[in-house]
Amino acid sequence: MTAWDTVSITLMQGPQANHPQAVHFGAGNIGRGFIGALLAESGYFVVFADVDKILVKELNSHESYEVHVLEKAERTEEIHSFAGVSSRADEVTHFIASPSTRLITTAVGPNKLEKIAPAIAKGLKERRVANAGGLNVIACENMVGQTETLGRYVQCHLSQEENAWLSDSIGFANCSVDRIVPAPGSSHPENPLDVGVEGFFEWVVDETALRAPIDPPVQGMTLTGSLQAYIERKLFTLNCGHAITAYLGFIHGFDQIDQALKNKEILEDVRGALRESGAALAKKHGFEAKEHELYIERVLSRFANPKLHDDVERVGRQPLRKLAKGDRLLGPTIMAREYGLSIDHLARGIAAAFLFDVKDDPQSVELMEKVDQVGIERAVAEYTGFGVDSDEHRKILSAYKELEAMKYE
Ligand SMILES: NC(=O)c1ccc[n+]([C@@H]2O[C@H](COP(=O)([O-])OP(=O)(O)OC[C@H]3O[C@@H](n4cnc5c(N)ncnc54)[C@H](O)[C@@H]3O)[C@@H](O)[C@H]2O)c1
Ligand SMILES: O=P(O)(O)OC[C@@H](O)[C@@H](O)[C@H](O)[C@H](O)CO
Repeated sequence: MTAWDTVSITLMQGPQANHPQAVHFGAGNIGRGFIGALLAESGYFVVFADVDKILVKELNSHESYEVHVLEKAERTEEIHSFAGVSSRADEVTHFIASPSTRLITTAVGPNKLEKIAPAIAKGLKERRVANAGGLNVIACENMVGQTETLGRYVQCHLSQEENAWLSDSIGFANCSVDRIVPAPGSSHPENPLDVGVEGFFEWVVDETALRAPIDPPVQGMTLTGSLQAYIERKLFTLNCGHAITAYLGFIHGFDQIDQALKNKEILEDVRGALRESGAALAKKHGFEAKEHELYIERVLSRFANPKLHDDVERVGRQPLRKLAKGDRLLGPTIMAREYGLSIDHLARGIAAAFLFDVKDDPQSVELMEKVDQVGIERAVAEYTGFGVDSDEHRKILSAYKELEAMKYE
């Protein structure tokens, strides 16, 4: 018998038959510290599916883990009712096919959605044959349209007939997911599953895409018919400001986000970028100016939480993903340009991303190599799509030169 067999037997003895169950892909920071925790607290048995074998073993050898809420008045929540399973092995498809499973959620990273699609498709095929009923899939990744993207990957593995059933019975609902969950580091030696989180959380789901009731309801999940405004407000404010803090913080030699934000120049750049992005968001979604200003200040105070110890390298990770067209940097910049608004601080944030030189981040290595090979002018044009003669390109380049000089001072 292999270690994986042991895991599957433990799982078979886990939840009672018909106990509501959720299969969650990705038992990392947000998986354990937010989505899995909320599901378990709402009465679901949570099957965490992960590629990390050691993590899966830990999930099956602990009956509970702690979520430490890192605010002035700290508190701890104890999470029960979960197990771990390999996301690759056939056993995850068995759980997807089970009539007890009512939700599939993910928090694996946007670039891993394609990888988990075959297992989800196989599980859904089995579910259809078993006549186990409909369910909803909600991908909790920082990306606009993440669940629809996953849905398209899943469709590629199904026949025409299976896809017809899929569109009637399986909801692929986009969402906005917000809670800062730093990497745990070495602060929880007694149980490696323990995780530290900020108090704030928001999980907003597109109810128009659901194909089955969310039953039991998930405490803290908001259903909306106008998700686009929520997701763009979150990605183009919180994640935009977070990324710019990380990239400018890196240049100034800070390791952690709260430390970086204590630097007045960085704070003013980040606040400036968020006001530029906010002006564009207000034009597009009609946000009220004073209310949005409060949202920005709330976001900045969340970054400044000294108890989070959130690493600049985590927040800046995968800079090429963050430099993609619809993402947190170019998304608000292009939107601001469409309305003829200023982008000086956003351009500085984009420029700073081109100086994020982290050896164990493959996307950072690729970016640095590109700049070395073709020069910064062409690299900026290629990644941003702004032509070398454009005003946007000029602004990014001039900020880059200034920041580069600062980095090597
Ligand atoms: N941490 C946060 O503050 C936060 C907040 C909101 C949203 N998010 C989003 O949540 C997602 C996960 O972020 P995180 O911080 O939890 O990252 P993480 O690295 O802590 O967790 C990712 C987990 O996914 C697992 N994984 C990777 N590939 C997999 C695969 N093919 N199948 C199954 N599991 C796989 C990893 O082993 C890991 O356990 C990202 O899209 C991120 O943008 C994070
Ligand atoms: O997870 P990423 O890499 O998309 O972005 C890094 C952080 O900005 C992000 O994880 C935030 O902490 C999170 O989005 C807060 O809700």
